[in-house]
Amino acid sequence: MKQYRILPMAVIGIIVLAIDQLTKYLVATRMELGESIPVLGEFFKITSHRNSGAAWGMFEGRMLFFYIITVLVLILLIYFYKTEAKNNFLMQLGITLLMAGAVGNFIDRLLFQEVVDFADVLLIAYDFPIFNVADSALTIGVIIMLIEVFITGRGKEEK
Ligand SMILES: CCC[C@@H]1OC(=O)[C@@H](C)C[C@H](C)CCCCC(=O)CCC[C@@H](CC)/C=C\C=C(/COC)CC[C@@H](O)[C@@H](O)C[C@H](O)CNC1=O
Repeated sequence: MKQYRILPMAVIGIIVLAIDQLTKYLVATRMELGESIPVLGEFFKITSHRNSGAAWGMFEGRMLFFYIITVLVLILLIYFYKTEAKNNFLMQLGITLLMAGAVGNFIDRLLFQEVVDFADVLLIAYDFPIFNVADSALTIGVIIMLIEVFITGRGKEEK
């Protein structure tokens, strides 16, 4: 248990997934497509948006490709968790966030063949693509894994 912290990580993953699905559900049922609600003036708005592709709309509509990639990513993450994340909290957290994010967008793709996006952030000048909680979990998971490998652990086990 201590070595793999399965229960705490499962709780974190399920909470992230629940928040992702709840926010998408509320945006999809309570807002018109394209409708925008300013939260922090121009800097952060909730804009109801759909994306049938990956980041920046890449591979638009390629659902079979997304199903295959997502299943492969999930299998890889489970394998990596078992082999590399033993006694490594940061890596366990990173993998958990990546899995929660991947599953969150996978559910949308299976049910609707597109992903609900709503976080509309005006990053400096460039208008960043609209994203969702699952994307945030994926991106934070990627960042944590990079920190773990290149800064703290180099993949080593905790002392
Ligand atoms: C975040 C991964 C994208 C996510 O991948 C997923 O689902 C995974 C599980 C399955 C993909 C088929 C595999 C990744 C493809 C590679 C890729 O995409 C390069 C990623 C760069 C990324 C660093 C990690 C930067 C940032 C992105 C964005 C900002 O995120 C905060 C923009 C998000 C908006 O374009 C939004 O419309 C996207 C929409 O929600 C669907 N989301 C996906 O496809």
